[in-house]
Amino acid sequence: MKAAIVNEFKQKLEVKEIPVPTLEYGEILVKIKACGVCHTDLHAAHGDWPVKPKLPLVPGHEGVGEVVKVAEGVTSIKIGDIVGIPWLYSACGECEYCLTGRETLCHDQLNAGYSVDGGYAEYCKAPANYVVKVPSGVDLAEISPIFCAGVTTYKALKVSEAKPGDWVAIYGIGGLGHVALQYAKAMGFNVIAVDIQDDKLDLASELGADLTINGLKCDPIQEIKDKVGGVQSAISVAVTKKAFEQAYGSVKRGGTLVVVGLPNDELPIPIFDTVLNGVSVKGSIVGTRKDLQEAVQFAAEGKVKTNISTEPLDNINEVFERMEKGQINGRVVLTLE
Ligand SMILES: NC(=O)c1ccc[n+]([C@@H]2O[C@H](COP(=O)([O-])OP(=O)(O)OC[C@H]3O[C@@H](n4cnc5c(N)ncnc54)[C@H](O)[C@@H]3O)[C@@H](O)[C@H]2O)c1
Ligand SMILES: CCCCCCO
Ligand SMILES: [Zn+2]
Ligand SMILES: [Zn+2]
Repeated sequence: MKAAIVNEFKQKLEVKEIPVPTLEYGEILVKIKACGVCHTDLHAAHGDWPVKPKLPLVPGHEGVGEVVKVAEGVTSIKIGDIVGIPWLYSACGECEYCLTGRETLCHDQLNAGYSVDGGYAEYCKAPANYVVKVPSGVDLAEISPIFCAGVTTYKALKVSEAKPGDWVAIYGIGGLGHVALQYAKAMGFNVIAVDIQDDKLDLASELGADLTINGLKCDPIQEIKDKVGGVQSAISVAVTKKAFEQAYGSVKRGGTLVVVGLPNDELPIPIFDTVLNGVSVKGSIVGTRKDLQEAVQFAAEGKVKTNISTEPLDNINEVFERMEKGQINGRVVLTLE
C-alpha cells in the first residue's frame, strides 16, 4: 500500500509502497479515505517533543475510512462500517484513569501516528474497541478533522468549566482554533478569537466569533480587559509561547487557562497573581471515546463545520511547508483513492 513515511526528523517524508498491516486479535483494517493534517504531525516529523515518535513512522491521527477486514475477537465493528482512528489508539482499560473516564491519561496508551503507524496511508489497522463510528451521510473529508481538532477543543471547553453567557478567548485560529470557536458558540459562550494573521480572523468572524483580535496589532490582554473585563476561560491552541502568555493574562479573577497547543517551550506563571486572582491553569489532551462521539455528533448535526482543503497524499511535504509558515487557513485533509 501507498504511505507517507517519516524516516528521519526534519527530513522530507517519503511516499512509497509498504506492506498492508496484518491484523492481530481484536483488530480491524480500515481503508483510509481521508486524514486531516494536524500540527502534531509536523511536531512528530520534526521530533519536536521530549517523547519522540517511533521511526520510521506513518503519521496521522485523523484518519477515517471503511472497515475492510476484521480479526478474531472483534464484536463491535463489522466490514463496511465507516470509522475514524484517533490519537488515542488504545489504552489499558484497567488502570485508575481508564476506570474513571480519563483514558487519555493512561500510562499504557498507544497513539496513532506517533507510537504506532497512523492514517497517512491507504490502509491503517486499529483495535476495534478504540475506533469511533462515523454517522452515515457525513462527508469523510469534512469529518476527519473532528477526530483530533474537534474532540480536543470540545474537551478543552468542557475542561474550562465555562458557563453559557461567559466570555471565552480562543488563541490560535488554525486547525484546532477554527472548530474550537464553533464548539464554544454551540455551547452558549461569547467568543473572542485571537490570532496573528488577518485571514484567520476573517474566517473566525465568518464562523461566528463575537470579537476578533490580531495579537500583532494590539495587546490582546489590554483589549480583552477593556472590551469585556477579562475572560472566564482562555483556550490556547496556538503554536508559539507568546500566545500562552497572552492567554494567561486575559483570564479574569476566578477564571481558567486551558493549555492545549504544544510548542516545546515553558509557560512562566506568576505565582503571586495566580494566587491573588484564583486563576486555574489546566492541561488538556484530546478527548475520550465518549467525548469524540459527542464531538462527531455536533458536526453531523451541522453545528460545527470544518473549513477544509484537500490534497493528495503525495503532496504532504508541500502541505507541511505551508503549515510551518502558518499558510493553512482551517485544515488540510489528505485524500486517498
Ligand atoms: N493537547 C492536545 O490534545 C492537542 C491536540 C491537537 C493538537 N495539539 C497542538 O495544538 C497546536 C495547534 O495545532 P493546529 O493543528 O491547530 O495548528 P495550526 O498550525 O493549524 O494552527 C496554529 C495557529 O496558531 C496561530 N498562532 C501562532 N502564533 C500565534 C500567536 N502568537 N498568537 C495567536 N495565534 C498564533 C497560527 O497563526 C495558526 O492559526 C499544535 O501545537 C498541536 O500539536 C494539541
Ligand atoms: C502530547 C501530544 C498530544 C497530541 C494530540 C494529538 O494532536
Ligand atoms: Zn492532533
Ligand atoms: Zn489505562
